[in-house]
Amino acid sequence: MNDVLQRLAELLEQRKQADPQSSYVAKLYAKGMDSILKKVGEEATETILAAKDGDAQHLIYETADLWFHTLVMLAHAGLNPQQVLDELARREGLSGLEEKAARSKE
Ligand SMILES: N=c1c2ncn([C@@H]3O[C@H](COP(=O)(O)OP(=O)(O)OP(=O)(O)O)[C@@H](O)[C@H]3O)c2ncn1[C@@H]1O[C@H](COP(=O)(O)O)[C@@H](O)[C@H]1O
Repeated sequence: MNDVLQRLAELLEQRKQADPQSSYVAKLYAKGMDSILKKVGEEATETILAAKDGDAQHLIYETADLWFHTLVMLAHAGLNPQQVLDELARREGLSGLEEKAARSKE
C-alpha cells in the first residue's frame, strides 16, 4: 500500500481509542456512521463543484477531503484501504465491459 495511505489508515485505527475532545476523527467516530456518511456526501458535492470551477488546486484539495472522509468511513466499518486497492487490482485484468457483465451476474 502507498506509504501515506498506510500511515493514515494506522492513525485512523489508533483514533478509535482517542478522546473526541482532542481529535477530529475520534469526534466523527463518536457521532456515528450516519454523521460520517453525511460528511462523505458533503465532500463529494464540494468535489463536484470544484471540478466544475476549473481551479486545479481547489479540485485536489476537495478530492483529498473526500478521500480522507471515505477512509474514516471504511475504518468505522472495520475495513481498510488495502481491501479497496485489492478490488481495483482485481479489476485491472478486466475491461470495463467484462466488469459490467460480471456485475450483472451477481
Ligand atoms: N487528513 C485529514 C483531514 N482532511 C480533512 N480533515 C478535516 O475535515 C474537515 C473538513 O470538513 P469541512 O471542509 O466541512 O470543514 P469544517 O467545517 O471544519 O468541518 P466540520 O467541523 O463541519 O465537520 C475539516 O475539519 C478538516 O480539518 C482532516 N482531518 C484529519 N486528517 C488526518 O487525520 C489525522 C488525525 O486527525 P485528528 O483526529 O484530528 O488528530 C490528521 O493527522 C491528518 O493526517
